[in-house]
Parts: sequence; structure tokens; C-alpha cells
Amino acid sequence: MLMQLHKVHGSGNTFYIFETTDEKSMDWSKLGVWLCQKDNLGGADGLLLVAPSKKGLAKMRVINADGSEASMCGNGLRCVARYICEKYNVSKAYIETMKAVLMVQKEPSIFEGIPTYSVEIAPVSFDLVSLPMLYKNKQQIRNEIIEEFADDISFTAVSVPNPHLIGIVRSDKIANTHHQESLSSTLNGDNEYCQDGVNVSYVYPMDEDSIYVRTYERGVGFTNACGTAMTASALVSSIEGVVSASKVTVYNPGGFVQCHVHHNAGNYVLKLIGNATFVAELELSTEKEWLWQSVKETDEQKAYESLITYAETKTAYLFI
Ligand SMILES: N[C@@H](CCC[C@H](N)C(=O)O)C(=O)O
Repeated sequence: MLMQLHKVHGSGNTFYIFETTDEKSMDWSKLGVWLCQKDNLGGADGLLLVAPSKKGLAKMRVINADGSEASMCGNGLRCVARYICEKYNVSKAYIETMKAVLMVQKEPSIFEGIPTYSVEIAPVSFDLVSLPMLYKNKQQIRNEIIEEFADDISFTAVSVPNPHLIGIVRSDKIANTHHQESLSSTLNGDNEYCQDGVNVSYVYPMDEDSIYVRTYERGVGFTNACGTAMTASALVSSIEGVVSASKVTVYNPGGFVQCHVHHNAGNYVLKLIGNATFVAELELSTEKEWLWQSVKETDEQKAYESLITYAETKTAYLFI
């Protein structure tokens, strides 16, 4: 069999997209692990499976680099949004995900020459049971010092719906990854708090409408960006008054996105807007062993490099 794949990224969070008519036709976890190996064309952060849906124009499933399946992927959904909108020649669609049918839409370019899409991020819950996460007998962790994690970071636990631990930090915890890597490795290993692991993000407030977010992703490790994490970080920053705007620019190691966050009496409306860059089209034969038959790079990454350069001018001071 010859499989047609797209290599794509949202804010530098890199994925393969494969569309299937039969979800039962392959071990997607095994394929995802193989595709994401760093010595295999540079690897990726995950596999996005596009399949038929009775609830939307298509269904998206998310396989992490370690083969685990996640309930949601914000950067990936923007790329699937572009794939589906271009396939059906529409500018808006509804995509079925594990826990919600989400609206996606083509948007004006976030930066010159950058294909841009928005995606709804839902459902949202601050209840620890939704992650799941255990901490003493608490029902929620909301902007609190957790002494077992750190004595100078205020953490919030939230699911969107994949699990996130959001820490608002001072510059010393952004300047290097040591503390974040140690805590993330603990919470994604054998531990008493997060049985299924958790995405861990450190958030540095830049000004009243922008933050910097670095994420250690469950099932992957540090990535250039995590869309659900950036959106969750913008929501937490808005709720806790770290930013005053409802439209938050979120800078990250892979560039920047826009997060629109509205919250009122426990109701949350979240939208993630950013690039959907297609970097290559590939053919994979799966007869005996998996072999690449062709790799055709697009010219889209060059335009994206300009966005990265712009973002770096805004955040370079954090790493001096
Ligand atoms: N990078 C994705 C999130 C992918 C899933 C995550 N690693 C998890 O296991 O929850 C995003 O852009 O949201």
C-alpha cells in the first residue's frame, strides 16, 4: 500500500497528517512512534489521523510521539482545518475531536504570507478529576503555590480537554529549562499526582496583552509550542489578571499565536489563531517494511522563518 502524508506545523509544533477511510486499518500508535523518531526525516511531535465523521466534516485523532493518544491538539487542529477546508473548498467547518465537535475557520494572515486558521478549544474544566490529577483532597488547583512542586511558582490545573499544569513564573525560570524539565519528568513518570501524565507550561507575563509560554508536552517532551497549552495559559493569565486583554499574543519558541479568551461565571469561550504551514508531501510504502518512496518539500517554510525572526526580536530579552 502507498500512503500519502503531509508534514505540517502549527507554531513549529510538527505533525504528520494522514487521512484514512478505515480507522481500524492500521496500528496508528505504532505508525505514530515510527514517524516521530528523530532519525526518521527529522521526526515530528505527533500523528494527526483524519477519518470520516457523522458529527462533522471530518474527525481528528491525535497520536503523541510516544504512541499515546490525546483528546485534543490545538496546533494540529489548525493544520487539519486547512487540510479539510482546502479539500472541500470551504472557509469554515466543524471537526469532530475526542470530546467535542469544534468550529475551525480560515482567517486573515497572522503574518505576511502565512496561511492562518482559527480553532475553537473546548471543553474546559478546572476540576482535578477532569485531568485527572490528585493533590491532597483538593478539587481544584487555582493559581496556588504547590510546595511539592516549587516554592516560587503559582500553578493552575486545567483541562481543555487534554490535561495542563500552568505555572506563572519569573524570568529566572524561563531563562533555562532545568526546573521545568525536572518537574515535568516527575509528573510524566511514575508519580502520585498525574496518573496519565500532564502537559507542563511555564508562563512569563510580558505586558498587558502578551505572554511567553514554554511547554513540556505529555507524550513528547519539550516542543516549540503546544496550542492547547498556549490557550490554557492565556485563559489562566486572563482570569488571574496577569493580562488585561481578552486577545492575548502568545510568544513561544516556535513563533507566536493569538488566543481569544472569554470567561464568565464558569463559562469559557476560547479561540486559538495561528499558522497552518504545510512543509512537505510524502509517500510511504507499507508492503513489508515501511519505506519512504517520495518527499516533496513545499516553499512555505521560508515565509514562516520571517515570523520566527519577528517573534525572536520580541522575546530575545528573556534569554540574555
Ligand atoms: N501539541 C498539541 C497537544 C498534543 C497532545 C498533548 N501532548 C497531550 O498529550 O495532551 C497541541 O498543540 O495542543
